[in-house]
Amino acid sequence: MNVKVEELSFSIHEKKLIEAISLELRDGEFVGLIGPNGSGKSTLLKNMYRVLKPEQGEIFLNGQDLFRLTQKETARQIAVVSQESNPAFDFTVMDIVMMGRAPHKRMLETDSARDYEIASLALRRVGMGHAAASSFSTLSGGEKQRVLIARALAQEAEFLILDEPTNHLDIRYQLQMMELVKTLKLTSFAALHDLNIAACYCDRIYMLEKGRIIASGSPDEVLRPKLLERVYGVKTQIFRHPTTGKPSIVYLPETVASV
Ligand SMILES: Nc1ncnc2c1ncn2[C@@H]1O[C@H](COP(=O)(O)OP(=O)(O)OP(=O)(O)O)[C@@H](O)[C@H]1O
Repeated sequence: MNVKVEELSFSIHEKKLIEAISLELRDGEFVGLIGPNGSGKSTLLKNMYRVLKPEQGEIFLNGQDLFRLTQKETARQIAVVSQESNPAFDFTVMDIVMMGRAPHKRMLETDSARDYEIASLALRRVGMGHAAASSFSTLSGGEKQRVLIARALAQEAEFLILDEPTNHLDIRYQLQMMELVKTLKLTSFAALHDLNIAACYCDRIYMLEKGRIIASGSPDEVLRPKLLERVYGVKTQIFRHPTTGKPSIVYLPETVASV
């Protein structure tokens, strides 16, 4: 799916949290959204998946105006995986994944054998097929995130939004999560804090500062020491990693940087 955002702005109490954001995600691309705490990443994503209503701007999914779709139609096109969430009730893993089928159903329509088939397949795709009957709340953080990806797959949306999906995950699960999303070949837009992970997995990156996009392009183009110092206030050295061929960022402690 091709996604186009044009001049999107959102304010709360007269404070502009994002301002005139324009960006484009091409079919099947994995695009990263980076920026310091409070720069507006979640706000931008929430405007894109319609939890917040922009005061200005347009969004097109394959040329179709997002704001003309019903919420249910939107949920058939956009799936969201945010930071680890804990539902209040003790759902099974299968219950959680079946929630992804809701946008495809009419009111009071019961779950069909096909819904279960789609949900089971989604669980197997994320390597959690064995856990269908387990209680979601007993899973590890990484397993939960996999199940939430399976829910997104069961939703059969072509556009996946990830809001800091690897927070709280250890490095193995962070990498697994990124690998998994890459293999799905959906159009994906992910807010990420770890710049080395962004460098490794993203086809392109948008960088936010104070609610505005201040850089965009390939990881090579965006991840530059001068820009990182200006935006994050941290000195870095950036090398091309001999094995991955990607930029590899080393953060310099104050004591070293000032020498
Ligand atoms: N409901 C709200 N009311 C007032 N201010 C808000 C609200 N939601 C967000 N903000 C402010 O908007 C700014 C952007 O927040 P946002 O959560 O989008 O940033 P972020 O880049 O996702 O940050 P982080 O990396 O810390 O998750 C912050 O200054 C935040 O305090």
